[in-house]
Amino acid sequence: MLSRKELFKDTLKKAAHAWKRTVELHLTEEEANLLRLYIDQPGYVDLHWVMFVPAIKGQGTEEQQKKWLTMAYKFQIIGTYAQTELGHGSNVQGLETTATFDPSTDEFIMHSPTLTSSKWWPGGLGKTSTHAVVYARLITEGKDYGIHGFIMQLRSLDDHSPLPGITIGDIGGKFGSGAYNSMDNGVMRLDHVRIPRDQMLMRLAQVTREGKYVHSDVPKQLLYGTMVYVRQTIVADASRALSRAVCIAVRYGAIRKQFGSKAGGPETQVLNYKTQQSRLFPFLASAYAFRFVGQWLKWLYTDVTQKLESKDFSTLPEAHACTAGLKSVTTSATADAIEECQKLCGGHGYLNSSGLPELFAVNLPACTYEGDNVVLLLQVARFLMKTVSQVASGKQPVGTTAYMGNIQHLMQCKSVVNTVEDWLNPAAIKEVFEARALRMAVNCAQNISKAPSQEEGFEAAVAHVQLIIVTKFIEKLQEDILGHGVKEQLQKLCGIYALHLIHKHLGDFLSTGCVTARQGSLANERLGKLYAQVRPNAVALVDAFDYTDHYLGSALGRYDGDVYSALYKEAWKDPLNETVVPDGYQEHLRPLLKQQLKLSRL
Ligand SMILES: CC/C=C\C/C=C\C/C=C\C/C=C\C/C=C\CCCC(=O)SCCNC(=O)CCNC(=O)[C@H](O)C(C)(C)COP(=O)(O)OP(=O)(O)OC[C@H]1O[C@@H](n2cnc3c(N)ncnc32)[C@H](O)[C@@H]1OP(=O)(O)O
Ligand SMILES: Cc1cc2nc3c(=O)[nH]c(=O)nc-3n(C[C@H](O)[C@H](O)[C@H](O)COP(=O)(O)OP(=O)(O)OC[C@H]3O[C@@H](n4cnc5c(N)ncnc54)[C@H](O)[C@@H]3O)c2cc1C
Repeated sequence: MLSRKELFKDTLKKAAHAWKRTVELHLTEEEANLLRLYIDQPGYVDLHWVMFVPAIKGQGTEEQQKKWLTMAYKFQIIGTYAQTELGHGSNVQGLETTATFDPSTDEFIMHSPTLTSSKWWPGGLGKTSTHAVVYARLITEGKDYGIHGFIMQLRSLDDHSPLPGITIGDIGGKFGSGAYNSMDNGVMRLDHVRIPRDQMLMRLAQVTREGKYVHSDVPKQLLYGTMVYVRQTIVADASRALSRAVCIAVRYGAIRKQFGSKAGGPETQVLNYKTQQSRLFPFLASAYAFRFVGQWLKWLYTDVTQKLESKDFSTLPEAHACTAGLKSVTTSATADAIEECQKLCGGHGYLNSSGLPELFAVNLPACTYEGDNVVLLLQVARFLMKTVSQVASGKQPVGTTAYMGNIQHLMQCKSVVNTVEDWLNPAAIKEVFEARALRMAVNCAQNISKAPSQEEGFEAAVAHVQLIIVTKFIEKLQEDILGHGVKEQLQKLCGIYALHLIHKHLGDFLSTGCVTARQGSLANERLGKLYAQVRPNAVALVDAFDYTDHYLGSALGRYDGDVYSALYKEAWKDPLNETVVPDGYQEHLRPLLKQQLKLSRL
């Protein structure tokens, strides 16, 4: 087991190799990110590519982009995104680091005024990054203009030592063995560090040579644009991580046999047990659902970014709500699913050689980084409340809230489901999800004046986001899908995804009158039939993810199914097995055993 320092050095070697190849091969950002995934290490390239570069692209002027991105693309500098502080993470407007303009020298003085203003968490800050985009309170002419981004050099490009006034280090070990422990999330304190005025990212606002603050004609929320970008990438990553865990658990479930042998015959595959299917197949369906909604979200983000280029800011609120909501719902579901997949694999799911503990450790933080999932869903709730009030005043909603325009029908409609088969009708499913989401949002809006409940808002936001995921799955199935029988399998998975949500959130659907108890039990009956129908193709549906054994990194999820030999072989690789008599026997065990043996002979 590598020590943290060895793990860090090993990852730094991999990352430096990846960066070198990125430059030599002139990889695009997309290709560099794929390389990142191949390395599959929470590593330095993430923050450089995923946040430092996008922050400069989104908040820097053309001139600043030209200057800094040229160096960043060539890895002449390595950047991170330094926003979170010891005392504030979710509340960005509460950040305390200051950037005070000094007109006498045309500089900003960057300072950490309190302990809680220490920058804390930025990936790569601790030991690797030479530069950072630092978020700080801009103060000029004695007035505090709130949070803005500044490019700062942190370390010498000659010997990597921290620059004067900068105290910098790693925040210490984190959850899990490999995972984030290979990443140097850092702490940084600034003691009146001076930077040139032109290192304030000036696309959204400027400070003139005289110190006058000038706000551009773009929404101040563009300051948050980098986070919107990363949130949409995280949805795709969640679907990837979930599909890896499901691939391992389904393949292992097909190999593992326990009980059920008749007259000495073979035992039963655990994947044939109904309890195993009802726990695992919703995750299989979710893996496909999150992949499809992730593809749509990438399109939405690209569309919004193009609109921003032509100063059309109309879809910015929708982009924020969708990226925040989908990041929250998919990462929470993925973390829960990976943990359940460990349990679905029994004891072997807890072995590092299963690949599942590492997968869990790397992806659990996604529920927190890039925005705490609860805080983000409350942002969606805020967006929904605004939309409900706009509908009430006659404004037609568009995009993912367009369904709210059908308020007359959706507030009183009854589900058309009368038979088990009716639950196969996508239109019936979509209407039930629209009615639930709308009624929960309206109930929340009506109660908000009486007693604002975060809980109600949170649940209405979940209902809205789940509607988006179900809708995008249904829309995907309206496209031409290649492969004999593939569309039919995906239709079953779409049914499983939607009906398992009805089962899980039946209280919502009943309390809002969207379904009756009988319709709810018909949904459960339909779900059980779908599990049985998917079982024969379950292994094919995970093979379709096309993961190599290397990428999957699991003795349980091997393509050839040779699980027991792989487990046995992996066990002997453990350093503890380098000697048959363990270190410590002579000092600790032998004296005890000898002493006790002697006593027993007295
Ligand atoms: C390393 C990993 C390796 C392998 C794992 C696999 C995959 C990983 C893949 C990719 C990821 C790579 C690396 C990730 C790893 C680590 C990186 C993590 C980096 C970070 O965590 S960076 C810091 C993230 N921090 C946050 O997200 C902070 C969250 N808080 C906020 O966003 C805000 O504080 C707020 C939105 C909660 C509140 O904002 P506010 O105080 O301004 O207040 P309001 O609520 O009043 O909003 C005002 C107004 O603005 C609108 N708004 C808010 N946000 C946005 C936005 N982003 N875009 C557009 N509009 C926004 C809001 O709706 C209000 O509008 P209204 O009209 O007035 O209602
Ligand atoms: C692995 C990892 C990598 C990271 N990398 C970076 C990075 O590179 N750069 C960077 O800047 N940051 C980074 N972060 C920090 C991350 O962005 C923050 O941790 C995140 O934004 C959450 O903020 P917080 O930690 O202050 O939590 P808090 O906001 O303090 O949340 C704590 C609890 O309070 C609840 N809560 C907070 N506000 C509310 C509210 N209004 N209503 C209801 N409940 C509320 C939350 O739901 C949560 O349960 C990283 C974090 C991790 C774990």
